[in-house]
Amino acid sequence: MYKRVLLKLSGEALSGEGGKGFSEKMLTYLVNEIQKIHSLNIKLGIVIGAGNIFRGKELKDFRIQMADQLGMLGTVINSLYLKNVFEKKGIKSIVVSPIVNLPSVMPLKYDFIEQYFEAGYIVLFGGGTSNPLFTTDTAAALRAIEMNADILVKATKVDGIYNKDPKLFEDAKKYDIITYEQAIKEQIKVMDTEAFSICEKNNLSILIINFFKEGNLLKAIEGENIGTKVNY
Ligand SMILES: Nc1ncnc2c1ncn2[C@@H]1O[C@H](COP(=O)(O)OP(=O)(O)O)[C@@H](O)[C@H]1O
Ligand SMILES: O=c1ccn([C@@H]2O[C@H](COP(=O)(O)OP(=O)(O)O)[C@@H](O)[C@H]2O)c(=O)[nH]1
Repeated sequence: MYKRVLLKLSGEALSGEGGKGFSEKMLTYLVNEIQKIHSLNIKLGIVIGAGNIFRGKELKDFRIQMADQLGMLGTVINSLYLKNVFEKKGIKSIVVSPIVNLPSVMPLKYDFIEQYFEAGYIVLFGGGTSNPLFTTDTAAALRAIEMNADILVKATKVDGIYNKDPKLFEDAKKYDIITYEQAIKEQIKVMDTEAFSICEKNNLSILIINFFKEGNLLKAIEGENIGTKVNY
């Protein structure tokens, strides 16, 4: 079983696949899935995207660096939203972000993060990498290394990595395991090359799993190979 986990969730985990905003049904589902792993006493960090609010590249009339700042703020909104949802269910969490100064947002300080974990908090890392032109996949890779995670779990809307996009090609074939070298060479689009590269350099594996299948997150943390594992 993995003991220190960085979980990357798409903003769509809050809205439902392809949706915008926040869905009560999805939030209930999400909290139930998190509760299952939180009860295992693992150290859990979460990076959440903002696809349910803004993705920079969706704002066509904006300069990309402006649009991306809205996206990054969206990840802080989602982190705070999630903190509130967790709180109502008795799950302790703390929002950490280098990009905003708000009463409920802590600055990113490595020493404090360890203390939050020791005190049983889930750490919600908001604000992405704090730079435009990146995505939350890359932020997840950075935070995973920084928190010394033993796995990065990307919980998304496909059940792993295929030889081509399974949403576009019916005959796509799934990999159970793939190396970073192969994923980068084949230009696999399920995750940014930057994220793959950071994890490869720092000897951290990634698990790609389908978030929308009940029980998957728990199975992944328990070490079951239900998606695709990207190995260094
Ligand atoms: N080779 C591939 N294997 C799996 N998924 C792929 C592949 N190429 C493209 N995709 C697409 O990547 C998408 C997941 O990535 P992304 O949209 O960045 O997810 P998220 O919003 O969860 O970060 C899926 O919708 C899938 O259609
Ligand atoms: O380091 C980062 C992380 C995110 N973003 C912006 O925030 C948006 C939301 O993140 P992402 O697209 O990764 O969200 P997801 O698809 O996972 O919901 C991105 O599209 C970017 O516009 C950014 O500029 N820098």
